[in-house]
Amino acid sequence: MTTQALTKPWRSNRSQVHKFGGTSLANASRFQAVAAIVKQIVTDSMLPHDWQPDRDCWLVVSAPGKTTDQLCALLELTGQDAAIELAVAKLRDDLTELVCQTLSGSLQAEVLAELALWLAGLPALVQAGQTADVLALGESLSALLLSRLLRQSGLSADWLDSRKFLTVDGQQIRWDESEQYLLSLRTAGIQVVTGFIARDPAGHSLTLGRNGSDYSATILGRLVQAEQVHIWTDVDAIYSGDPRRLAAAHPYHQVSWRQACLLAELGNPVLHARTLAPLYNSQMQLQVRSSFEPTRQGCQIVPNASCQASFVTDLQQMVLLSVHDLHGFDAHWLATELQQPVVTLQQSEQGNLWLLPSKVADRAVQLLAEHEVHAVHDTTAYYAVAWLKPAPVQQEALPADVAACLQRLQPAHTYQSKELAVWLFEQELSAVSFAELHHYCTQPRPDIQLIVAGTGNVGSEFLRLLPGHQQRCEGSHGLQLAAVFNSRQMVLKPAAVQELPSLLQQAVSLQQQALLAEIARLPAPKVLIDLTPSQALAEQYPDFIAAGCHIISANKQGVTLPEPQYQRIRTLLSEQKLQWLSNTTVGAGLPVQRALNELQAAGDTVRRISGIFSGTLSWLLCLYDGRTAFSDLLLQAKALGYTEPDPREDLSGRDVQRKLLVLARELGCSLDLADIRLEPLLPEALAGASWDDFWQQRAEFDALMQQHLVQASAQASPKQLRYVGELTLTDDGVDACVRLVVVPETDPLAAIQPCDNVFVIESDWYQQLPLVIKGPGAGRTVTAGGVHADLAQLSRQLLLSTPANLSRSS
Ligand SMILES: NC(=O)C1=CN([C@@H]2O[C@H](COP(=O)(O)OP(=O)(O)OC[C@H]3O[C@@H](n4cnc5c(N)ncnc54)[C@H](O)[C@@H]3O)[C@@H](O)[C@H]2O)C=CC1
Ligand SMILES: N[C@@H](CC=O)C(=O)O
Repeated sequence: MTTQALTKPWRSNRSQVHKFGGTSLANASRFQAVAAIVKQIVTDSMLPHDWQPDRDCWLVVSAPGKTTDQLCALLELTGQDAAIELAVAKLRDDLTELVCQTLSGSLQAEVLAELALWLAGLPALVQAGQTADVLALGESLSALLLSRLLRQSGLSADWLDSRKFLTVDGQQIRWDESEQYLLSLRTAGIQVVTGFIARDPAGHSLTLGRNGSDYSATILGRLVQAEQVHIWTDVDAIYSGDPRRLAAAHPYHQVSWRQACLLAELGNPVLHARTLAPLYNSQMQLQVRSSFEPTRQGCQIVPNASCQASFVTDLQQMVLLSVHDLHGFDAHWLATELQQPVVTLQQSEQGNLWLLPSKVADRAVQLLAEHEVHAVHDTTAYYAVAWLKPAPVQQEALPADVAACLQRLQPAHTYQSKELAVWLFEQELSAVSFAELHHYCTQPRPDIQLIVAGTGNVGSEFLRLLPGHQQRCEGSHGLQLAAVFNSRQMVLKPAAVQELPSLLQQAVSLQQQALLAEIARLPAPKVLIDLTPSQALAEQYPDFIAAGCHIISANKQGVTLPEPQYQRIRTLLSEQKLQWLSNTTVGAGLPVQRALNELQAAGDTVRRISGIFSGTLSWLLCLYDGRTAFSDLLLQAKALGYTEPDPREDLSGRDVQRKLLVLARELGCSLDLADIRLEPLLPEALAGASWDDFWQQRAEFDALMQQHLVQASAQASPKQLRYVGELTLTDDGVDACVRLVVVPETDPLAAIQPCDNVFVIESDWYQQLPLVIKGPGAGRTVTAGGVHADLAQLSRQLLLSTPANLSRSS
C-alpha cells in the first residue's frame, strides 16, 4: 500500500477521529457508554474554544459484539435455505433487542424499519456469495444506531456508509478518488462512519480484513487530515507482554511509532501494521484508549524513538521460510496477504529468512511462487519468543541478565538485530520460564542523570572516561549527561562529551538558581558529581539534595565540613533515601573507605589507621634528593595532576588532615579538623600568603626542605623523609595527628614508589599483621577512575532498589 500527502485544504486540521470496536459496542449499555464518551469529547472544555464538533468529529464503528461472527456463520450456510432462515431469525431477535434497549420512540422505529429491510435482503446476498455485503450489515447497524443514539442525546449526528467513498484497489487505497467522494457526501454534524468495509473501483463492497476498522479509522484520519485518531478498545495501555498470561506485564502509556509497527508485525492484537501505515509521514497523533475507563490517559503512539517501552511476545508453531529474489515483495506484503504475522529474521543479498505460522507456510510459498519469488519452508515447527528492545538497549549484544537467562533456557536458534531479538525453541517454554525471560527483558533500566561540577584536572578526565562507562552499562542502565558546570559556565544537556570544551567556551555563565531549578525538573535518579575544590559548592549540597540528587564527591570540603553542617547533610540525605559516595577523597582511586565499610559491616572493629595519605608529598619526598629545588619538583607534581589546585593545601598538611578526618568520620567518630594535630611542612607565614608571594619566597621553603634532608641523611643509617597520618581509636577517644617523620630504609613506609599511598589498618581481625592498602594515591586518571567506580557502585544500588524508585518516562 502506498500513502501520499493530501494537501487539499477543505478540512479543519483539528479534526478528531474516534474508533469504537465491537467490544466497546457489545450491547445496549456499551452503546450508551460510547454515546457518553462522545458527548464528553464534544463538551470537553479542554478543547480549543473554536473547536466545532459538528464539523470536526468523526466516529468509526465496528459491528456490535458478536454480530460479525454470526454473519460469518450465516455465510457458511450457503445453499441451505431453511438454515439461513433460522439463522437470520436469530440475528433479527438479537439485533432487534439491541435496538429496542438502546433507543426509544420514533428513532427506535426508524432504525428497526431500516434493520428489517437489511435483514430481508440478507438471504439473497448469502446465496449469491456476496460476503462483503453480508458482513457490512454489522457495521451499518452500529453506525446507524450510534448516530441515532447521539441524536437522542441532543447531538447533531448522522451515519455514513464507507462504501460510498472509501475506494480500495487490491491493497492500495485510492486516495484522491476516496477524497472526492467523501467531499461530496459531507454533511453537518458528527459523522458515524462504518469501519471494516469499503468499495472496489467498480463500486462492489469489500472488507479490509482483520482489525479492518482500526485501519478504516487511520485512513479516514488521513483523508480528513485529522489531528488525532483515538482507537477506543478494552485496554488503556500497551503491555510489555500479554497481561492474561504474564501477571508482571507492565503497561506503557507511550510507545514509539517504530515500536508500534514492529509490535504489529509480531501480531500484537492492540495495533495492526496496516493501521499504522496511514500515519506515515503525517502529523496525526494516534492514541489507544479504553472505552471502559474513558478518563484514563491511554497509550500514545509518539514519533520519537527514545521510548523506554520493551515488549516480549511468544508465537506458537512457527516455521522458517527462506526467500530469494524478492522482486520488490516483502514480509509486510506477505503478512497482509496472509493476515498473519511474518517476521523478518535475516535480510541479505543472498536471501531473506522469515518466520511465519506453520499453518500458512504452504500458502505463503504458493503466493510467492505466483509472483515468481522462490521460497522454501522448513518442516520444523518452533516455539518463538521475540523481544522488542527498548531504545536504550538497542544494540546487538544482550544485557548480561538476559544473556544469563537464555544460557539456562537454551534456545535452538537466536536472531538479533538492534531492535529485535528472536529466540526459537524446540519446545514451548513453561509459564515460569517465559515469565522469567519477560522479567529480564522488560525490567526497568533507569537512566541516571549526571550533573558534573568541575571541568579541571579531574573533571575533564572524568568526562573523557564517561563514553566508555556509558557503553559498558548500556543494556542495564543509561548514564545521561544532564548538566556540566564549572566556576564560570554551565551547559545543559550537552550533545556529546567530545564537544564539551567548545560548548563550555560559548556557554552561558553559571546561574546557580536556574541550574538548581533545571536539576529539580530532571527525572530521578540523578547525581551531583562534585569534582571541584569548592567549599561554597559543598555548603550548597542541601539545595542539590532538595532537588533530588545523590552525591558523589572527590571534593574533600563536603566530607570535612564542621560536624553540625556535615551531620545535617547526612540527615537530609537519609530522609530522602539518597546516597553520598566519596571514596576518592582519601587515597584517590584506592578502595580505602570501601574496605573500612566492609570490615565494619562484617563485624570487625578498626583500632588504628596509619601511613602515607598524600600522593603529592609521597611523590615529592621520594624524588627529593637535594639536587633539584623542592619548589621545582612541586611544579612538576602539579603538572602531573597530583597536587591540590593550590599545592599549598598539600604542603601545609591540611589535605592529609582532611583525609584523616574523613577516615575518622567513616569509623563513626565525631570529630572536626581542629581535633587533628597538624605539623605542617610549610611554615605558616608562607601558607597564608598569596601564591605569587609564596613563589617569590620559595627559596626560604626550599632551604627548609634542604635542612630536613640533611638532618635525615646525617643519621647513622640512611633515612627517608615521609609525611604521615596516624589515627588511633581507644575507649577514651580518638587521637589523630599529621606530621613529617624520618624512617629507616627498612621501614615499609620507605619502600614505596613515588606517589604511593599506604594505609595500614589495624583491627580486631587484623592485629598481628595489619591490612595494608597501597598504591598511587593521586593523579587525574586514578581519581577520575575512582569517581567512575563510585558511579558504578551507585548504579548497582539503584538497580537493586525497587522499580518504583526509578522514575521512568514511559
Ligand atoms: N588530583 C588528585 O589526584 C585528586 C583530586 N581530588 C579532588 O578533586 C577535586 C578537583 O581537583 P582538580 O581537578 O585537580 O581541580 P582543578 O582546579 O583542576 O579544577 C577544579 C574545577 O572546579 C571548578 N570549580 C571551582 N569552584 C567551583 C564552584 N563553586 N562551582 C562550580 N565549579 C567550580 C573550576 O572551575 C574547575 O573547573 C579537588 O577537590 C581535589 O581535592 C581528589 C582526589 C585526588
Ligand atoms: N593532592 C592530593 C590529591 C588526592 O587527594 C594528594 O596528593 O594526595
